[in-house]
Amino acid sequence: MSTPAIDAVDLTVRYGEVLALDGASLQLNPSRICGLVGMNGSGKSTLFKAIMGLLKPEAGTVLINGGSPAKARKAAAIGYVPQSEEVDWSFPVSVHDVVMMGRYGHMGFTRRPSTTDKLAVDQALERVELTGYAHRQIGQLSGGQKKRAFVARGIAQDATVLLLDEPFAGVDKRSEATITRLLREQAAAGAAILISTHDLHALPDLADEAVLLMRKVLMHGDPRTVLRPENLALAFGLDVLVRGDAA
Ligand SMILES: Nc1ncnc2c1ncn2[C@@H]1O[C@H](COP(=O)(O)OP(=O)(O)OP(=O)(O)O)[C@@H](O)[C@H]1O
Repeated sequence: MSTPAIDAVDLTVRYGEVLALDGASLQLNPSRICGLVGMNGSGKSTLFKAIMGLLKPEAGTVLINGGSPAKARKAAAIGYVPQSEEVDWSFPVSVHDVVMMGRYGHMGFTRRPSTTDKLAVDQALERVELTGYAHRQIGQLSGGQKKRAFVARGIAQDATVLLLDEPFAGVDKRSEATITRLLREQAAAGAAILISTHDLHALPDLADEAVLLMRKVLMHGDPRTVLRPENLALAFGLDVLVRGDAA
């Protein structure tokens, strides 16, 4: 058996009185795309933060490629595409700067980009079709372009684990198709990719496996099985059967 890229075991996370994760376990192997599905407040973002080692769980362990999340972050092995609400879009950085941030872990203390760093950024911008927007301030892009810029950061970083928190929210069809194609290419090159999404219809085409989260992992398997109405009802209640999509 190969070492899982993500190996999270029995994670419990509390914010004061709020129990956000209650013994959640998730393993994901290299070259796999996994969709993370759960209602608002089910703990998806918390799980991402625990996997990245940005919050310390009350109980449980996380290994990334067999080592600690801190070690993986130091080695620039974890790429993260945050929810739009988590980003300060007024920050005075260009699209090029944002993508270059993906290379910081590969640079020395001086943070002076090498020819390799510059090439990686140019190639990533080209792959997300944002070359012509490289010098725009990041906030001056459309919703879909902003997401593509952050996906480019993960690509430039050459991360072996990519975490994307709702990358398709507020995104146009073209950006969605571009991002989906790029994620498939990154997975084919060996990356393990975990994507939280409310777009259940697109999931079977996007992901190799799916996880239903409700503070703990209720189910993990083939997306078509996990997304069966009777299983979704476990995570979302009966509403989802009527509306056909997740809130
Ligand atoms: N910093 C915080 N302080 C207190 N409670 C928090 C904090 N962050 C999250 N929570 C609570 O923890 C629970 C899980 O939140 P989390 O953001 O992980 O859910 P989510 O599944 O990502 O939700 P959404 O789909 O709305 O993004 C929620 O009840 C939320 O209100």
